[in-house]
Amino acid sequence: MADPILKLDDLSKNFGALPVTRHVSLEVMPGEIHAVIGPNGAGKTTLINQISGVLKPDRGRVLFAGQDVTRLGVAARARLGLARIFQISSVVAGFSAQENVALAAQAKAGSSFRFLKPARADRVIEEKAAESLAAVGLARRADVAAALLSHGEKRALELAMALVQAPRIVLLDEPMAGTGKAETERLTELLAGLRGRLPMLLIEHDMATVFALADRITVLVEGAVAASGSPEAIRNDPVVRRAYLGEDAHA
Ligand SMILES: Nc1ncnc2c1ncn2[C@@H]1O[C@H](COP(=O)(O)OP(=O)(O)OP(=O)(O)O)[C@@H](O)[C@H]1O
Repeated sequence: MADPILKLDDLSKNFGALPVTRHVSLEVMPGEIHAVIGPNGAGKTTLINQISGVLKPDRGRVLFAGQDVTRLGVAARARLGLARIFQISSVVAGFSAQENVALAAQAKAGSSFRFLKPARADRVIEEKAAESLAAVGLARRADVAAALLSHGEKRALELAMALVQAPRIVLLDEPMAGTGKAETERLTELLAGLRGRLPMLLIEHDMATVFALADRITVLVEGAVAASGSPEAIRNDPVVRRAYLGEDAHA
């Protein structure tokens, strides 16, 4: 069996006397979409902050592609290919969609194009940006200023900005927050189209999205893993239904 791309090993974190992450262990396999769900205050954001490097755990380890990254900061983890999107937008409103993606490509490329002539390097970046925009269905909106894109299109743009940097995993922090029904469906389809190619760790309150996308679901309750398994197993888990989905849940 393949090695996990991301592995959390006995992660624990307290805020003062309050334990917010309790001995959390989970794995994301290559190509897998792994959703983490749980009621408000369950510790999902705190967990994702420890994965991206914003917060350091009190104990336990974060392993990324086999490497212990527990002590690395956000930038170092991002350089290794750990991308986090949707919580903090890095879109420049006055730039076109294409320019935003080109900027992201350039940031990632850094000095790696230094052997190319500048004009050639620019062309490579423009090509990569156009490919990423096409991958999220924004090819025809390439020249539109980001400020003029719809909310859903902005989300797609942020995804394109992540994709152009060729991440090895994407952490999706409530991608559907603030999006309408039609946009949620379109974004869900977009993410489903990446299934198998790009592993994702998804935190999301919208259960329709979670059950449409996830290969595996981990349920956090009061900072601890209450259950983990296939969507089918989670849907039918009596403990989960009581603690989180609600007995009458039809998700
Ligand atoms: N910086 C902080 N200092 C102290 N307590 C915090 C801090 N951040 C979060 N908490 C507490 O930690 C617990 C977990 O919060 P967290 O935001 O991780 O939960 P969540 O599952 O993401 O919630 P939601 O679904 O509402 O976004 C909550 O009780 C919250 O009040």
